[in-house]
Amino acid sequence: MPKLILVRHGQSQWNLENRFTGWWDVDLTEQGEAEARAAGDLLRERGLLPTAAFTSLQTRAIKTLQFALEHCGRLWIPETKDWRLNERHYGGLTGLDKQQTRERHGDEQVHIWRRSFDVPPPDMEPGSDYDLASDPRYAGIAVPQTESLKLTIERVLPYWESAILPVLASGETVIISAHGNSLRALVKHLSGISDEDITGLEIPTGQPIVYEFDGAMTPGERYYLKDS
Ligand SMILES: O=C(O)[C@@H](CO)OP(=O)(O)O
Repeated sequence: MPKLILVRHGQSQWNLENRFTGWWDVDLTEQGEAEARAAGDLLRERGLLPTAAFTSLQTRAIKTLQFALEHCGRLWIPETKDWRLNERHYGGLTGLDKQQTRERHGDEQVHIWRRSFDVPPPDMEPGSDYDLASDPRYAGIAVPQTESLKLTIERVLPYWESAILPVLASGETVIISAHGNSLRALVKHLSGISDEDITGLEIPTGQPIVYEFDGAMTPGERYYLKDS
């Protein structure tokens, strides 16, 4: 039966610094690299070996995928990168310190921006330090000015349906290396989580999550590979 592995990238420099990141392209920390290698070791130990890979256009997810594949002996498998697996765009909060933003706007407002289903953070000002509109990797793509989880779902799910699901349905073992909120979008869909309950779902870095699909491509319960 087809199996899907989801991995959130290992700790990034801005996870460590507690800054809103979104589409900004920060690298993994040494701890993040170690988490990615450990994810690959776990895949190898459990004999869950990916045959096709998908990731975002962001360094932290791409490098996590590479470290994990290297550690399970699968660097050679086909790998597709797409912006639709990027982290949700953090708009005008990008680059700000999360704690300072709480002190300025209050815990409740920051929680709404971070975890509500459909309230996006304020827009990013065009031409601001973190504006990626002229980044060559996004040529031809309308880079958002901000995204809620709902808006993130609106680009993750069509990509899931059109690009990833057919590969999975053909019998491949698929690994997706992505981000906290692009993976929350996918898990919400696959596990049928309500708009209310999704606010409570956190996805840890570097911990492979597995779904096994039946013949009708209905996913079973998700589980953490370390617990299996
Ligand atoms: O900063 C971000 O882009 C994300 C993921 O690290 O943070 P949050 O936990 O607020 O979704």
